[in-house]
Amino acid sequence: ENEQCTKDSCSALTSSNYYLLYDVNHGEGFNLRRDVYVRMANLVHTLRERTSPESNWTLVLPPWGPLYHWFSYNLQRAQLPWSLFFDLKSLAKFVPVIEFEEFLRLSSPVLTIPYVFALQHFNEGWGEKFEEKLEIRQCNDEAMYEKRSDNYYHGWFFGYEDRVRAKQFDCLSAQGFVTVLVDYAMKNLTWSQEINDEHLLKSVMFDRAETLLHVDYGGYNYWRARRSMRYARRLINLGNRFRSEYLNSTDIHDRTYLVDDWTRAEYLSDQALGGPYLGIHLRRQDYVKARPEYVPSLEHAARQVCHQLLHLNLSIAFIATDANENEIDEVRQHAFKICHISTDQILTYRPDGKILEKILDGGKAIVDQWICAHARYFIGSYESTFSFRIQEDREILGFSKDSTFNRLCGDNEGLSCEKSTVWPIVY
Ligand SMILES: C[C@@H]1O[C@H](OP(=O)(O)OP(=O)(O)OC[C@H]2O[C@@H](n3cnc4c(=O)[nH]c(N)nc43)[C@H](O)[C@@H]2O)[C@@H](O)[C@H](O)[C@@H]1O
Repeated sequence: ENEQCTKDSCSALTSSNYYLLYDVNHGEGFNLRRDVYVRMANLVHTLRERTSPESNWTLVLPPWGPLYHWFSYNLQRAQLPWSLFFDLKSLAKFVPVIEFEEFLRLSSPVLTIPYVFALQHFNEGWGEKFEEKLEIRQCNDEAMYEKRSDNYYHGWFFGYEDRVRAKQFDCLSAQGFVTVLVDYAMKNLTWSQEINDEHLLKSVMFDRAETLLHVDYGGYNYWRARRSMRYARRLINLGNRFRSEYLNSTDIHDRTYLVDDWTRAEYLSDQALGGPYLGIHLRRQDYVKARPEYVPSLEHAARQVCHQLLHLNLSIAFIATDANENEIDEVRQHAFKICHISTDQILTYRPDGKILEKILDGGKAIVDQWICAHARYFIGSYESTFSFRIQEDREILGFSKDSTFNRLCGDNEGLSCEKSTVWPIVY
C-alpha cells in the first residue's frame, strides 16, 4: 500500500503505523484525566499485543486545557503539551506516545482523521447484569461534531478546529472495559484505498473516553502505566527544593529514592520513612458543594491537623490546597487557637509569578502532590482523584499503607472516620 507514496510525500505513512487519539469530557479535572490516560495506554497496550507485530500503535497525547479548575486566566491555559508536566521518555516505556502537535505536523496543512467516535452511555442504563456491549446509536449530544458542506466532520479537536477534521464520525454507545474497543477496532476499522489515496494517517479517535472502564483496575498493567507517569524533571526539582529548604526533607534521609528507569524498579515494601512533616490535601472550591458531608469546615480541618501533629509528634504541616489565601489564614488561626501552633508551622507551596508562568496551574498542582507524596504521614480529601494520585505515588515510593490511605473527616464524623480504600501497588 505504500507504493503510491513517494518518499517525501508520505514518509510517515508506513503500513505499520497506527495512531489512537482520545479526548475526555470537558468538565473533568486534571487528575481524573490522568486516570483516563492509564485506561487508554492500556487500550493501546492491548491493541499492540493482539494485532500483528507489524501494527505499531501509538497513543497521541491530547493537549491539556482549558480546564475548569485552572484559574490563572492570565497564563496559557490550553493546547499545552504533556512534556510540561510529564516525562515522555518514561511514558514511552509503557506504550509509544506522541504529542498531538507533533502528530499534526505529520500531515500538514490539514489533518484528516479517518475515524472519530464519540463514546456515550446506553440511554437505557446498565440493565440487570453487567454485560460488555457496543453499538452505533444516535448521538445523545448532537452538537459535538457536525458534517459540513465539504463532507467532512468538524468539531473542537483541542482548539485546532481549523486544522483538523474527520472523514467519518459516529456515536458509539459503549459499556464495559476499554478493551471492548480492541475487537471493535479490529473488525470495523478498514483502511480503504480511498484512505491511502488521500495519504491519511491510519488513525482513530475516541472522544469521551472516560465512558469506558479500566481493563484491570489496580492490576499489573494498571500499575505499569501509572508508574510510567513520571513527572517532568523541572517539577520534581521544584518539589525537592521546597522539601529541603522548608521541610528538612531529602531522599536519603527520608528513604524515598527512586531509580530513574521505572521498568527496573522493584517492590519497596514499607521502606519509605518520609520527611518530618504531615502532608494534607485539603480540597475546597467546587468540592465543598459536591461532597458536603465529607468536606470538613476550616475549623474542623485545623482540629485534625492539630490532632495528627500531636499524635505523630511532628511540628510542621504542609497543606496542598485549592483554597484561597483567606481560607488558609483561617485554618492557621483556628490551629493557633486549638493547639497553639504558630502560623509558620502550617506551610503551603506558593510559587512566585515567574515560576508560575513556566509551570502553570497544572505544574503547581503536581509540585503540591509531590510534596505530599513525600510526607511522613498523608491525609487526603474524600474521593478526590487529586488525593488518589498522591496515594499512588506513595505506593510507588514504598510508604506503609497506614501512613497513606487516610482522609480528612467531615464535621459530623469527628476525628476518626472510615479510611480511604486501599489500592496496593502490584509489580
Ligand atoms: C467536584 C469534582 O472534583 C473533581 O476533582 P478532584 O477529583 O479533587 O481532582 P482533579 O480532577 O484534579 O480536579 C481538581 C483540580 O483543582 C485544583 N486543585 C485541587 N486541589 C489542589 C491542590 O491541593 N493544589 C493545587 N495546586 N491545585 C489543586 C487542580 O487544578 C486540580 O487538578 C473533578 O475532577 C471533577 O471535575 C469535579 O470538579
